[in-house]
Amino acid sequence: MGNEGTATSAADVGPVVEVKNLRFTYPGIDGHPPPGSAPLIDGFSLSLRAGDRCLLVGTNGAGKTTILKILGGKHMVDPEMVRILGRSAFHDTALTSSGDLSYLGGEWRRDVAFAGFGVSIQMDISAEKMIYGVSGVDPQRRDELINVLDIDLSWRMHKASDGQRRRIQICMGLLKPFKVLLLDEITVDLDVLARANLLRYLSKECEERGATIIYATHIFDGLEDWPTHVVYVAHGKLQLAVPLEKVKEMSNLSLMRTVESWLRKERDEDRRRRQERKAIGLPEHEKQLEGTRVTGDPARSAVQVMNNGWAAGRLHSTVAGQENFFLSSNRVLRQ
Ligand SMILES: Nc1ncnc2c1ncn2[C@@H]1O[C@H](COP(=O)(O)OP(=O)(O)OP(=O)(O)O)[C@@H](O)[C@H]1O
Repeated sequence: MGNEGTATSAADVGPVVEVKNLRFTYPGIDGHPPPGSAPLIDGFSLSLRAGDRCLLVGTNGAGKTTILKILGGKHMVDPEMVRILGRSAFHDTALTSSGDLSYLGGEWRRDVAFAGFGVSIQMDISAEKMIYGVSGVDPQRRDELINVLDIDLSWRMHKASDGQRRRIQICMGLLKPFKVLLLDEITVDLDVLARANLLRYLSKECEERGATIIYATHIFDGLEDWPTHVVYVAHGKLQLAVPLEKVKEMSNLSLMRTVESWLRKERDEDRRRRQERKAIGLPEHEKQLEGTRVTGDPARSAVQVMNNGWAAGRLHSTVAGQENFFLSSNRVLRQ
């Protein structure tokens, strides 16, 4: 990640994931961001190299899923803002069709891409048929995944438990040897053993094949030494992007407790800000417009309507130690 050093055994061929000043607003019903809407993601920059395992943390609604979906090419942004393997995630559809870029999360919770169709995960079909239905797969890789996820090929999707179904989905999502994997909390239903085995397998993928993974989760069980980097996002803005060793230098607490302390600090700052707004007669919360945060004078910001995703100012996030940072008023973590 950046020049901070990475735990990769792969040849260093520059950034695999490069996000530069990402700015994004969800479109309204007319396909454009509502007039006066403030970007949901703003000034977000990130650079990851082959072998990096990045843990993406933040409160509910911070923007993690939105960021992962943008990186997965599911929302259009300016091609220069998001480069995956040097290509535009949204515009270069071969990135995902080849399996080089894989996104597991979101809608994927309800169905799974199967032979080119979205197949309901509840239909009467065997695990074997689902998994073997994916063509062009290395049989050895398939066997290893079936083993890692401890899948019984005779399971039938409509009768399987949530966790069993999830294992089949994860297996299918990992069959192609991805170069970049975006995981949006997919382990919720997994038992402790399945989750531990999966995390170990994913580490191996990064160490041996130089794959790059970004994983958004609220579950810290088994994650203490899993990531090589930690990225903290709040209100759509990057707060912190550092190697795990730096996080450990910053705090003696466990990873979960450290992240908890960041989120607590953020919440306290939010509360203080709301009280300040209330004290001067403003509504506690900024006005919402069709799911998009609205700030400032709508008439003035209307010029941004046709400019969805255009670059904002550069964000600098440098953190040397927990005692040295604070959440500034524009929520950028500074030294
Ligand atoms: N399709 C959409 N249209 C408009 N706003 C949306 C849409 N999807 C999400 N949002 C808003 O974007 C913000 C960020 O949502 P997002 O799902 O990215 O957060 P998150 O960090 O993944 O949260 P969680 O931890 O709860 O999964 C939220 O305020 C949400 O209401």
